[in-house]
Amino acid sequence: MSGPTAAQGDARSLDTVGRVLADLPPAPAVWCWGLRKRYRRQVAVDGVSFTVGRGEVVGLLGPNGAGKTSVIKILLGLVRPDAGDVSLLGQPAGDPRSRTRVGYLPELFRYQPWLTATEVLALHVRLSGIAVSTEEQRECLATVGLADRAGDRVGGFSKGMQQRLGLAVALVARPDLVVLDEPTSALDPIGRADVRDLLLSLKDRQVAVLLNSHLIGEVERVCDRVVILDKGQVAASGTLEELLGGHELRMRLDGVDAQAEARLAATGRLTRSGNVFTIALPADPGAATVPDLIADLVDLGVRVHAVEPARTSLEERLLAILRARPDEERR
Ligand SMILES: Nc1ncnc2c1ncn2[C@@H]1O[C@H](COP(=O)(O)OP(=O)(O)OP(=O)(O)O)[C@@H](O)[C@H]1O
Repeated sequence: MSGPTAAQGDARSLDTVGRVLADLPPAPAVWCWGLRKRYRRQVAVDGVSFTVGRGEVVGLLGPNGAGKTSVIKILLGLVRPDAGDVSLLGQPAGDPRSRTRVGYLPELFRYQPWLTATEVLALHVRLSGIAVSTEEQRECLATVGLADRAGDRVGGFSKGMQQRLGLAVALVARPDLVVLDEPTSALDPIGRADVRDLLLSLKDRQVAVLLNSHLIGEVERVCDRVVILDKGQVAASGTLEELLGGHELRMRLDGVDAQAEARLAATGRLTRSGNVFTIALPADPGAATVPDLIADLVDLGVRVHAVEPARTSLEERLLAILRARPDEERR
């Protein structure tokens, strides 16, 4: 019996390569490495590298002028970096194949004032080249709270309403990655809460999000991971758990004698301020740790007035990271 011909062998190996590639996890939504950008004498981005996984929500934080918008513009192919590489959804930045799958809300948004909200959205659907039914477009306007103003000209919109329209533009073509540069800067508290819900629904649908926001509480509530930029560099990055550390337990107690204090200290690192005792809980405290502790304290005659979970806020951590950076690391 004769073996496979060379052509059959080649076809089989191509088949195997195809299967191996199909089994590989998809490329990250954002991958960037060694990004640098200088505007005349001003270094805006100084060696920035990070990734956003598929379906991951990543917050980009940092003080004014840290380089957040510059990084976003480089990622989207709107600014040419002096050095570094970018790939979006597995394609080089600026490649039309990835652009159609990316939604973007710029920091400074302005839409054609003579068009209605419906017309602006339809225009962006046409530009995206993705088929989105009129019904879906209408739903998208409703999602951002503009159902009642769909037929009104954008020229008469408030800033917050224009920002809502910008969100609709970013979301309408069913993107796999959404980049939002300060999406709530013009929104009232209800609008901010709406955006928070919107981000959570994107997360449920496995849409990756890169979110630049000064509203740290917002970032803390919705983001899986955070990248902190300072003076054009990544000052810190990680999951909230990694950046904020473990959980703490704060208790207001009376009648704590030496024995009770030893019991408290046996649970985790103990600090005391008057009658407020704070314990840094171990990384993975068992479900019984806190109830057992309280039961033992009561047995020891301690009066327990309050027990509440506590954790360093992202805002406190961000300030600590930025203040701890030595000047030589800052350009
Ligand atoms: N087109 C430009 N020409 C000159 N300098 C620029 C330009 N764009 C940004 N810069 C400078 O680059 C640095 C980073 O700016 P960038 O807008 O990226 O910061 P940011 O972190 O987004 O700030 P903010 O939080 O205030 O929006 C700043 O010093 C800024 O002045």
